[in-house]
Amino acid sequence: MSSPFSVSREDVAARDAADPLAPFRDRFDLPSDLYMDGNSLGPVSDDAERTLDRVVGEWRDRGIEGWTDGEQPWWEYAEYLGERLAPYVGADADEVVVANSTTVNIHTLIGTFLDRVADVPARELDAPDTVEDAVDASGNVVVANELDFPTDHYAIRAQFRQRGLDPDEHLRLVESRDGRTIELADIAEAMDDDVGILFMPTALYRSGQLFDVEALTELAHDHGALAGFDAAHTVGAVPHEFAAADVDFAVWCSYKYLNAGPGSIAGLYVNERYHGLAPALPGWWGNEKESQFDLELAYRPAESAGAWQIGTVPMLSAAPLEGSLDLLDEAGIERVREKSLALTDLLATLVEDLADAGYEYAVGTPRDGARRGGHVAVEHPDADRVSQALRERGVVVDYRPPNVVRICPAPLYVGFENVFAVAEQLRDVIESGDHEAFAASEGVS
Ligand SMILES: Cc1ncc(COP(=O)(O)O)c(C=O)c1O
Ligand SMILES: Nc1c(O)cccc1C(=O)C[C@H](N)C(=O)O
Repeated sequence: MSSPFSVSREDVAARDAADPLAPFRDRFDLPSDLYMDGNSLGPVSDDAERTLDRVVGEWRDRGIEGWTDGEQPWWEYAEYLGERLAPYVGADADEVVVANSTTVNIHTLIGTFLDRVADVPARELDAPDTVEDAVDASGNVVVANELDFPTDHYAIRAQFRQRGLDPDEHLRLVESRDGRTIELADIAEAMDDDVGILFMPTALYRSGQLFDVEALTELAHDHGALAGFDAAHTVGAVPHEFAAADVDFAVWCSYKYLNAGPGSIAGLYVNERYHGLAPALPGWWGNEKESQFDLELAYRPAESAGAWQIGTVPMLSAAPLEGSLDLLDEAGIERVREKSLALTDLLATLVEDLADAGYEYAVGTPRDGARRGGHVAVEHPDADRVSQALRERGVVVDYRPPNVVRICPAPLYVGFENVFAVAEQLRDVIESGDHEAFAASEGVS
């Protein structure tokens, strides 16, 4: 069979040989040689295991003393990890903290800002704001988009309901023209004077379209609205400059490109001008550190992003992130992004070669690198069964309904030859008809 590909295996092998990030692959334990999960769950690294083991050891040897005497005292571990994450989102250390899950962080941040921008009865806050007139925006509408990951909408809708606002009226969804992407012009169209918050992903979970955070923030501000982002699909893969772009708030998870493990602690960013606002979901872990253990019934939120923490930092789901960040610091986010673009470009090219050769594959991700996150949506009419057949062959991918095989060549542990091998498998599954033996999938992937 002649090769349908415009690139040869020798070409890609040469690229691996010249790749400065190639050695990082050995720092990971990969469940499969072709671990291309896209990206729902990054794999474990030696570094993440090391810091997790260290904390478990501190728990064993020191017990409760770990709160103050841990190598990184657990007491301030969420702030410490916030400081470590700050360069990845382009923010000051006190604008970032790890806390909760992404969904919970959407609840508390959307709730906090809705209280200030929407026309709702003044809420009796458990603590007075210590910053006045910080929120220069108003409006009863949140603009999001119809291709969002659903949890974002569940949380926003619930926050509307809790304020007596009908979510069907107040959550405005920008529609997609092609089912894959969202156009800036259509977002601009939705930005009437009634919008208080524009809440967008930095990259769409299905197609991988990357948004221009700076342009969206400017758009929101020009319309008297705040700009918030769900950066779950980009932190650790794409560099961000949230403070320079004047983003108001953002959330993200650490189990995708940050490789901190299933359900690992999430991150949040709150622009420093809002430090001193009382959060919508208060808890004692968001109290200012100095008085937290006075255990007074009066709640005093920290004057930092730390205020949006709720309960005790979950040390065992935070500790792997420290090691992951050690590894990522070493690799360098600029090099990670550069290689990611090269890998996703190669994958898209090979998929287009297959399409040219008559296979029913299509690339559902923007080809312009500036509009592409870290994964590629490979579309196929039988994507569900093709994904299952790929997994059976050891190629770990995600299926995302209705027609996407989501493939993530993550630069820290995937090489150019790996991408070539995946493209060959995409071809071979169809050639063999292996996918036809599978039924429609059920459950998580
Ligand atoms: C954009 C986005 N936000 C949030 C989540 C999930 O949030 P949580 O970590 O709270 O389950 C996901 C996927 O897991 C996602 O893709
Ligand atoms: N986040 C996930 C999880 O905790 C378990 C299983 C799957 C997932 C996901 O990847 C959902 C997701 N955010 C997505 O991008 O499709």
